[in-house]
Amino acid sequence: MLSVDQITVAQRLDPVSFTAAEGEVIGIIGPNGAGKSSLLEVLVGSVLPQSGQVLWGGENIIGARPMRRRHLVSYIPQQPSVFADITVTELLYEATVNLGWSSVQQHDKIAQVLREFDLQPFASRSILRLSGGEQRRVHCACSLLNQGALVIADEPTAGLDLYHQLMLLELLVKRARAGALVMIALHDLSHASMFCDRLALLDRGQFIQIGTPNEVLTATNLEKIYRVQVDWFCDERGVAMRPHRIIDTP
Ligand SMILES: Nc1ncnc2c1ncn2[C@@H]1O[C@H](COP(=O)(O)OP(=O)(O)OP(=O)(O)O)[C@@H](O)[C@H]1O
Repeated sequence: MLSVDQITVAQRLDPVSFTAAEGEVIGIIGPNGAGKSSLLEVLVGSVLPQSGQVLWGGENIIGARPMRRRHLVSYIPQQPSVFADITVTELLYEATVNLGWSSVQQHDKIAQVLREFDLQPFASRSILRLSGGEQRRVHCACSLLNQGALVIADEPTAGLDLYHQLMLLELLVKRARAGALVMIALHDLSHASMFCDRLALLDRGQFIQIGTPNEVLTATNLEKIYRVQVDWFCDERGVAMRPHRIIDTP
């Protein structure tokens, strides 16, 4: 169980509190500057809150040692790190350092993520000779390799084509169903409604609401917070939305 209790970050996040359980996929949504990354950065320990605590299974993880975090949290940041001129496989090996795995485990897990992220054709290629979306997939593969029980993904689908967006989101849901707690910041509200069990809506550093997609993606919230009106289309193939910008009249 994750318990976020009265977390504040100066000028970025007003007191935020919620709980979430293993097995859930929580979408963090809200407009630009709402505080989504700030919240996720507190959870992964890269931003220290002014007040509040974050308990994971009763342990306050704000002060957790880097190695403890490395085992506990899988983190896909919004800005991918800059890569050196090494191959995809070498980079994946680097991501397993200090995880305490045997060489057989390393080999098996790397083979698994190469398959999961459609990266086999690039395994021996320098990361610098991949497209932006291919690099993003490598980055996601590295981030998820440690199989953390808490998975934090900040706009992980940015830059991916539609096939690989769905592939990644399905993989994150699979991680949740296998027992992880998955928290994903998303701008695509159709994806948020399709893949997330609950959505946490933020606006200007304030926590507006947490609930099921139906409870949160109301016409009122979309108009007030996102300044859009949305037509929803739902059938057996999935969910799609057609948004219209609300034009302010002078
Ligand atoms: N390093 C920082 N120092 C101070 N303020 C910051 C910093 N990073 C972001 N902010 C501010 O904090 C607020 C929340 O930013 P944050 O990046 O959390 O928003 P977000 O919801 O992730 O936005 P986006 O959808 O644009 O990625 C914004 O007003 C932003 O300008």
